[in-house]
Amino acid sequence: MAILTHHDHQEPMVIIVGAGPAGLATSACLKKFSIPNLLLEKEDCYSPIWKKYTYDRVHLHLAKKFCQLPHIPFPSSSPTYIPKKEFIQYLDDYVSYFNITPLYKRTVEFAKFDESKGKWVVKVRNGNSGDVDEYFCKFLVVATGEASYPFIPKVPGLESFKGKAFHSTKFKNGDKFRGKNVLVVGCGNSGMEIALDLANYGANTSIIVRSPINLISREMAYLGLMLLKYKVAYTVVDNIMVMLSKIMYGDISKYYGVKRPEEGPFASKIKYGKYPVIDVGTYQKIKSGEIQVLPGMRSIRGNDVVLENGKCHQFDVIVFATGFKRTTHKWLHGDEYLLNEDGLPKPEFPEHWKGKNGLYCVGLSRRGLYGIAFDAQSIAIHINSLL
Ligand SMILES: Cc1cc2nc3c(=O)[nH]c(=O)nc-3n(C[C@H](O)[C@H](O)[C@H](O)COP(=O)(O)OP(=O)(O)OC[C@H]3O[C@@H](n4cnc5c(N)ncnc54)[C@H](O)[C@@H]3O)c2cc1C
Ligand SMILES: NC(=O)C1=CN([C@@H]2O[C@H](COP(=O)(O)OP(=O)(O)OC[C@H]3O[C@@H](n4cnc5c(N)ncnc54)[C@H](OP(=O)(O)O)[C@@H]3O)[C@@H](O)[C@H]2O)C=CC1
Ligand SMILES: O=C(O)C(=O)Cc1c[nH]c2ccccc12
Repeated sequence: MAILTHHDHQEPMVIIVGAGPAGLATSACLKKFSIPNLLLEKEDCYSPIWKKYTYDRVHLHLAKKFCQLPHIPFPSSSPTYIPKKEFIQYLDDYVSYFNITPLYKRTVEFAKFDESKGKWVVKVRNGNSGDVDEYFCKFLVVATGEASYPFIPKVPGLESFKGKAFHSTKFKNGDKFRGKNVLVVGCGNSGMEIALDLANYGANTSIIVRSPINLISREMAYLGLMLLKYKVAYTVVDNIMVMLSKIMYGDISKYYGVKRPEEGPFASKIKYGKYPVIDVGTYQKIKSGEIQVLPGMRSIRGNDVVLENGKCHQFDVIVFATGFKRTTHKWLHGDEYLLNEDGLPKPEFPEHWKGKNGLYCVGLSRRGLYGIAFDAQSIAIHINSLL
């Protein structure tokens, strides 16, 4: 049963919801100004996405200089594209350097600005006791991530599937799937790389590609981000990206069954929130036929998966690399300015991080870790200017 309890620590200056890289960076930036803040995390560790919910072979797909959190660079000895283990080590070092101590198993279930008090009321489920604790704060920072709630589409007949079906956050590596018929649904960065891993481990791998994709390499992403950094317009950058992509990958519709979208990689990201796919080897395996590309999925019956083209294939395993949703609208009330129904900022970059009544968001502008560093610093500077 929900019981309201009261503790001494219940009125920090700032509450940060979520202890992923965004929450950690914001806490560090506030600490630099000696502004007291409290981090609330629903899981039992910080940055669970990196510690618990990504596959083994993942590397940061952007070069390390675009992935640094504020105040602490990556060691010069580390590789340009940081492997998961090293990124976790970096986060561990970051947390101990700034002495960041989130409260774990704390799910924020309600937040609303109380006009009469001039403060935010935040209700938090304590996963240890089951109690709901009430907190008050002057400033509230939403750092719950673009990718915190795994999304699996409602496919007719999914419940009848005889094999194993799970979300990409549960995939570690292809070891268990050697010789199995595995279907990867979704061709974002997760789906593409999981398909590659499965093929490397000798699974009979298929991937569903249902809409146009912007395919780029790590080097192209690097070039693109450098040009953007030096204020080249993204339309120009996109033209360069598309030209290079055509040279490098040719007519992708031959292999992927889909065309390039009308927009280039950065326009797609801005307009539809769709990240470009950074190829790390999947393209070659698709080209060679080791990975089979299939169209959208219509329904499932037993082990049979029926596709949009009417054809039917049998699978032992389905990995849903179908992305994530946000659920901020379920707990954040009375905000009509900052976040939309999908939990993403309404104001355009670079105004996207600042709401009304002391509300902020960090890491929701579809700019990866680079965006997180920008938002966290902007928020800390702004809060400091108000004190
Ligand atoms: C596989 C993968 C690879 C990536 N690679 C890169 C890369 O190379 N470069 C790059 O720039 N970006 C990359 N990203 C983007 C990714 O967004 C960042 O790496 C980063 O994890 C985002 O940090 P975040 O803190 O915004 O979100 P998250 O890491 O998702 O953290 C949000 C936190 O909020 C918590 N939370 C959510 N709701 C509540 C609630 N109601 N109450 C309390 N806590 C809550 C969650 O449990 C979570 O810990 C990658 C993402 C993935 C999934
Ligand atoms: N190495 C790295 O650094 C990596 C980075 N990432 C990042 O993590 C974030 C999340 O990526 P990811 O997990 O790939 O999620 P995304 O949201 O990027 O991709 C989801 C994919 O699933 C497809 N999809 C959704 N529903 C269906 C359906 N019903 N049928 C068929 N396909 C469907 C989408 O296609 P459609 O467009 O048609 O809806 C899309 O291709 C991104 O920021 C990404 O860049 C992820 C993995 C690795
Ligand atoms: O800084 C930007 O505008 C970015 O888009 C950064 C970024 C995060 N994830 C990506 C994946 C592909 C290309 C760019 C990015």
